[in-house]
Order: sequence, then C-alpha cells, then structure tokens
Amino acid sequence: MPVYKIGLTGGMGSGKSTAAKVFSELGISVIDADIIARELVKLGQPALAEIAAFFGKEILTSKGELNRTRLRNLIFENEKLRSKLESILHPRILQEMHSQAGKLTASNPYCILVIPLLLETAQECYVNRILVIDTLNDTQRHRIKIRDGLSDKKINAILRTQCPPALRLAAADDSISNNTDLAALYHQIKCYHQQYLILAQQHAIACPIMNEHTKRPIYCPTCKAEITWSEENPWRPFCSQRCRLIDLGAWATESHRIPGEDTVKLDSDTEE
Ligand SMILES: CC(C)(COP(=O)(O)OP(=O)(O)OC[C@H]1O[C@@H](n2cnc3c(N)ncnc32)[C@H](O)[C@@H]1O)[C@@H](O)C(=O)NCCC(=O)NCCS
Ligand SMILES: Nc1ncnc2c1ncn2[C@@H]1O[C@H](COP(=O)(O)OP(=O)(O)OP(=O)(O)O)[C@@H](O)[C@H]1O
Ligand SMILES: [Zn+2]
Repeated sequence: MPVYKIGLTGGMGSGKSTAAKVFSELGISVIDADIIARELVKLGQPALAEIAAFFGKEILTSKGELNRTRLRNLIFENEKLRSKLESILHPRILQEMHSQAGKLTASNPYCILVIPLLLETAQECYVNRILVIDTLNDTQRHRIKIRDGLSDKKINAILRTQCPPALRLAAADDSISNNTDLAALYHQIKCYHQQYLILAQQHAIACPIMNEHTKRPIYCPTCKAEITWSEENPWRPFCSQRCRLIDLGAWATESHRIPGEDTVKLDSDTEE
C-alpha cells in the first residue's frame, strides 16, 4: 500500500525547507521537488543538455554548470521561456518524486512531499492532504532579502508567477502560519505530526476495504484507454501526460463546463 502523502506547499521563502527539516527530525521521510530539480540539472544530466540546447551555451558557467542566476533572470521576465524550462523539468521532477515515494517502505507512517508549485501545476490529486505554509507578505520579503539578497523588483517578478496566498490557503486542508520564530513553527508542526500519524493509520485501515469495494476498471477521461490506479501511473486518472494536458486544455478553452445557470453575466459576455 502506498505511504500516506502530505503535500507541503507555500510561496517563495515561506519556510518550506525549514518546515521539511523539522518533519525530517521527527523521523518522517521528506521528498523535496526543489532538491530533485537541482539534481536534475547537475553536470552530465540530460535535462541540463536540453536546457543548454534551447537557451544556448550562455546559460552555462565556464565549468559547464547551470548558471542559475542567469536562468532565473530570464524565466521570471518571460513567460514563454519559463514554460519552456518547465516543459523540460516538470515531467522529470514529477516522475522522480513519485518514483522515490513509491520506494518508501510501509515502516513510514506517512511522508512529506515538498511541492512548491503544487497548486500552480495541479498536483492536488497526487497527495492525500495539502499542508500550506503561509507567511505575511512583509515577513516573506524580509526573509527572502536576507537569504538571497534579491531586489524588490526581482522578488516581485517571482511572486507574480506563484499562486496568490489567499487561493493557496483556500485549497489547504491544513495550514501553518510562519510569521514569528522557529519555536512557533516547531510547535505547529509537532501538532500536525500527531494528527498525521492518526490520519495515516485510519487511512491504512480504511483503504484496503474501500479498494475491495471499488475494484472496477478505470478509463482515461481523454482517450478512454483502460488504466490502472496505482503509484506507477502518476497521470491517473489519465493514461499519460499527453491526455492530462489535453484535458487541461479543454478546461482552459471552456469546452468542458459544469452545466448550470450563469447567474452573473459579465459585460464581455454580452453580445453587442
Ligand atoms: C530558474 C532556476 C534555475 C533558478 O534557480 P535559483 O537557485 O536562483 O532559485 P530557486 O530554485 O531557489 O527558486 C527561487 C524561488 O522561485 C520558485 N520557482 C522556481 N521555479 C519556479 C517556476 N517555474 N514558477 C514559479 N516559481 C518558481 C522556487 O520555488 C523558489 O521559491 C530554478 O528555480 C529552476 O530550475 N526552476 C524551474 C524548475 C521549477 O519549476 N522549480 C520549482 C518547483 S520544483
Ligand atoms: N520561523 C522562522 N523564523 C525565522 N526565520 C525563518 C523562519 N522560517 C523560515 N525562516 C528563514 O526564512 C528563509 C526562507 O525559509 P525557507 O528557505 O525554509 O523557505 P522556502 O519556502 O523553502 O523557500 P523557497 O521557496 O525559496 O525554496 C530562510 O532563510 C529561513 O532560515
Ligand atoms: Zn489517455
């Protein structure tokens, strides 16, 4: 049975890595998408070659490593370049993250998946619960400035690409407010840790019973191919990334709509 997964997410500098360290100290396995993203662009990795092929040799340092600052300056100023980078890295990050999670043994009561862009990339379906770490804007900026020495302009450019904090909190099952000190952060995490131990146990008991009752074929909503609902298929309920993206496109173009009356008519909806 797959290990119960808590998706830890939050904006830039909200304290995800700091919180992850606390969970790890409590004996919980942590899989961090940011760490995977860094591994994937190390010297000799295929993703680095793909990035260099698209962005040019100027994106590499004299040692052939990724010039992260240069790439950061490019992608947060240009949506097309960001999409291109994401198309190279995100499928690989997702695959590696779920491969690592799939290898966790049943001795793990639950695990933490640190996914900075959990909501931005619609990964809600891969986790059992969403834990959002939230920091007030001023504190967030102050901490980023101290840590990274970035200007307000550069911080704004990054924050603009991320989910607005209010939407993130609205999607949360649980939330941590990280505005004061490390002791307060630690205290909140310890409380959630106790809850997660119980929830994971309840899940482990309920899940096999539910699976037995719901054992029936599942079909890809896009191409109708029969799929297996398992850790090995990170695109579930779709058969592939392609079908998932096609479906997302359909939502974006509104060919998928939940039927219902339009109660509010926007000006732009009314025909002249
Ligand atoms: C552009 C890169 C090389 C810049 O590296 P750098 O070390 O300067 O910054 P770092 O990785 O610490 O990111 C800074 C902040 O931006 C956020 N961020 C990174 N990529 C993105 C993105 N595509 N969209 C929105 N926010 C992002 C991070 O979560 C973090 O809060 C790096 O961010 C990257 O490879 N990004 C693409 C991969 C990705 O999407 N990672 C985030 C989720 S795993
Ligand atoms: N409770 C706290 N008290 C004091 N400093 C903190 C606290 N939480 C986090 N910090 C500091 O704030 C900065 C940002 O935290 P952290 O690196 O954990 O954020 P993050 O969400 O992982 O960032 P990113 O999105 O950039 O990866 C770090 O320098 C960290 O030491
Ligand atoms: Zn399909």
